[in-house]
Amino acid sequence: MIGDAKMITEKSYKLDTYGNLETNLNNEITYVSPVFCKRFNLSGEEMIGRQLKTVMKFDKRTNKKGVFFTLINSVPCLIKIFHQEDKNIIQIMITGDDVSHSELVSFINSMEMKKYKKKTVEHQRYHFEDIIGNSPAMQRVKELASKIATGNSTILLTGESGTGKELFAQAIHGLSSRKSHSFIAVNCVAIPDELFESELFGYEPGAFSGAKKEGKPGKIELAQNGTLFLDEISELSYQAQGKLLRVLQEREVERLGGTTRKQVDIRIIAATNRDLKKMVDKGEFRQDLYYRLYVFELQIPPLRVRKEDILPLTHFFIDYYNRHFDKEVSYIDSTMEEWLLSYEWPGNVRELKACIERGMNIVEKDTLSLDLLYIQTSSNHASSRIASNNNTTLVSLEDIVQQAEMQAIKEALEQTNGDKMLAAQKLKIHVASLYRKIAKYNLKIK
Ligand SMILES: Nc1ncnc2c1ncn2[C@@H]1O[C@H](COP(=O)(O)OP(=O)(O)OP(=O)(O)O)[C@@H](O)[C@H]1O
Repeated sequence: MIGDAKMITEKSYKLDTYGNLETNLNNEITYVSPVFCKRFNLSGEEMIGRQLKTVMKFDKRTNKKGVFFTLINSVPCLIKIFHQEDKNIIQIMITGDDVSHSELVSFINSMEMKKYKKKTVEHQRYHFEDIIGNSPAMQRVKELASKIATGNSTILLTGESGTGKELFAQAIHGLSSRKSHSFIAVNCVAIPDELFESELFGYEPGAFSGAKKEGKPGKIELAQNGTLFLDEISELSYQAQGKLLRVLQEREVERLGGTTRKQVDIRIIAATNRDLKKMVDKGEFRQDLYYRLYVFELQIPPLRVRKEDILPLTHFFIDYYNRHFDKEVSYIDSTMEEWLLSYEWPGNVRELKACIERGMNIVEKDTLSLDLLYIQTSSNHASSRIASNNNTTLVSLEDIVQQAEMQAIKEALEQTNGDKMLAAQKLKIHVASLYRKIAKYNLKIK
């Protein structure tokens, strides 16, 4: 007899020619479709509760958009994995009974090509379904974001650093009518004031010494018909804010050294982790630009107010690093789970992702535990209570190197009164590299 009724109830997926199965987030099989059992001559009853890897093994390094090549009961096939909030659905796409092995391989390659083409054309990677988290707070934001995505209005994304503002910007672009055009992201911290115009507006051949002889289009021109994402907009100088405002008002750009103005059709999505209104009140941000940007404000909540999202995000990142590091982690231990849920996450999702990455680098078995995370303990959060029991006060080498690098950059800038060219010379690095590091560490330069 085949298992209980729930197990054999057929579920309707778009492609159920070859069957499908489901697992929970620990990779235990929870459902097997009758088509699957028949196709692969396997008993559903025996499969429920088993680890997925005992039924099919696949090389996670060959991940092609969640599509893998595998053998099921000695039959070669292609499977696609859909990750959902509380389960994974494994859809059998095609089996070797129907096509030759070489056809399967060329199918995988064509999927890879499509992915490549999509990336180069759109410069856009994330969609709403990639934004993990279904807490009520996130549901509200996603709902509002998808409503306003289809319009053309300017959007201001606010929220603490690492909450996923850029993810939302990309997803909004992906849902808009501009999705087949470029998504161009500009990190405003990384653009020095003196390069603002050439970066944003572009320049004509010979516009200034050191310019490329063929000229260069600016980011605004590159975003034509698409979306221009202005990250950390609060960091633009007052002067640069004025220049940006003019483009937003006139919807025209002129390259440096050019003589003609070009109409631009772009949607602006700006993001900030600072309180722009306060900056306006203090005279640090232009009021006119603020009101241009403040058409729709989308506030991305910090992770600590949506604790329901922590475990789904954790499993999502474990799965991500399983594929990248070729690991087979399926569990987190209870001490780690307790810590994850009690920690305040000041660095939000970015911090959680880095934390999981650290553990995934060194984990050897199938369970991630707190002692693998090398958490810096402090007296004021729950980790200290839990971690101190496990003597985990180590800091990773990468953290130490980054701290030292940050300190050296701060000192060089102080000694040169903020002159980045001189500071770069002192540090013996290229000035572009200095700008990148300033942006990376989010250093505020006076
Ligand atoms: N809901 C989410 N689901 C999956 N990944 C997420 C989510 N939120 C954030 N991330 C990941 O966390 C990292 C930080 O996200 P992102 O860069 O979008 O944050 P941000 O708010 O723009 O940060 P900043 O203000 O510092 O620029 C990225 O690697 C992103 O992929």
